[in-house]
Amino acid sequence: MKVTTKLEDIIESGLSESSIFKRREALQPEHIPSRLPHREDKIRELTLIFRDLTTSIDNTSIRVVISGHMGTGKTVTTKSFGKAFKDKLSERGLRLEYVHVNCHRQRTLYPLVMEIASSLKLPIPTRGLSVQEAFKIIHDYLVKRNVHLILALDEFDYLIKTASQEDIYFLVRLYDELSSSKRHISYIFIMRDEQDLSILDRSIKDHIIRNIIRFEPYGSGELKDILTDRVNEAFQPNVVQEETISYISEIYGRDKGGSGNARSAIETLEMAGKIAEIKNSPSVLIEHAKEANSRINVEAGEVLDEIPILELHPLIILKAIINLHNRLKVDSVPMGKLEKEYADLCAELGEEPRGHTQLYEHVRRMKLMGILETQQSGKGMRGRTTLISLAVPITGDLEELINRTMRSKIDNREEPL
Ligand SMILES: Nc1ncnc2c1ncn2[C@@H]1O[C@H](COP(=O)(O)OP(=O)(O)OP(=O)(O)O)[C@@H](O)[C@H]1O
Repeated sequence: MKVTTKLEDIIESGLSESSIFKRREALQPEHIPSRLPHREDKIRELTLIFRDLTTSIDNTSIRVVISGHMGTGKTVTTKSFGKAFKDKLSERGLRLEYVHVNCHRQRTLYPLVMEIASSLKLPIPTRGLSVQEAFKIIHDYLVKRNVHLILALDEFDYLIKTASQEDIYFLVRLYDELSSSKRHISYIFIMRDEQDLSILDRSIKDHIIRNIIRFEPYGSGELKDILTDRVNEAFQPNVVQEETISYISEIYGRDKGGSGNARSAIETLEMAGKIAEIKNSPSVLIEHAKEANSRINVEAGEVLDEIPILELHPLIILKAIINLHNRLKVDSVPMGKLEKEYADLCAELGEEPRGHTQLYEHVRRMKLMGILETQQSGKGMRGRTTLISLAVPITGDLEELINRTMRSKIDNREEPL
């Protein structure tokens, strides 16, 4: 048997059609699959909420909030609904446009309004108009053509935190501002955490939260169905072993202590396929999924490595963030709340709390170490504040490691920092 393979042969086989992937694009985040296992009920819920459009398309304005953790299918479900609902209304002779904009990309109202106009293929001058005037042009266009617009504002949390209250107010109270008798625009607000709406004034909030649809993290059985569909779309037949799919589903399944994030599960599947391809394996095996998982979680692993070297007070700060996260179900916590929780924890542990400046310094250092992330709250929030979050997902392992390290530091009574 030949021990070495000629370089040309290796390159030739790498250039030939993949024996692992059939349509790798079907694993990309922007791909819209033809089925959405375990989100059919959400599509039904959206249809019922928007049903009134079939009877009064020119005088209805519906508002829905969709909330849920990362990778729970909020974007893909809303986009699929928008497209299919438009087609169904068109069969009934009704004109609907569905526009999906990401507020993370467009942090102020002006470029956002421009993006809406360009999605509608409506040319409007890019200079010299106020947001209100530009929006009025869009609205008049819709009225004139008797078209209803469903506007999906994805990552709406970012807009709340960065745009002014006045802009948000204008957007959601549009009909009062335009003094129009016709209503041609409905909204879907997509966000990770509906608690962020509490930043807004009551009058705006009440306008938004009439309908809330919550997307729960996926369980391992649900992820298995989602991954099986993707395997059929993206991989060559019989290449991905069933155990591999089960393995990935169990890493991420909420019932198994995972995040319930379908995006991470699909990414792991794709990475496992790439590893199998590099290793020239005819199938995607559990060992490939294991390697994929450790490559993807390398960041989380690095943070876990840093915890044991932290001093006691930074650890108490981390514990305070986790407590607030668990109690308030929020990803990032304001500095003021963190200080209070930290002081309470210190009292419980019989530790003297460090002062404000030192607390900031610990946060700053942990940010440099890649353990924490900080951002400024939006202009709308009364008095700007720093919002702090962990840079990696809060898992049972991380919590336990922090608790354990904290206890051992207390037992060994380190010198105060
Ligand atoms: N029920 C499902 N069936 C098929 N694919 C799904 C399903 N749910 C999520 N996905 C896929 O998982 C990935 C993440 O989904 P999506 O982007 O919709 O999540 P999200 O909730 O909007 O996340 P984020 O808050 O991070 O934006 C996408 O590739 C999407 O196609």
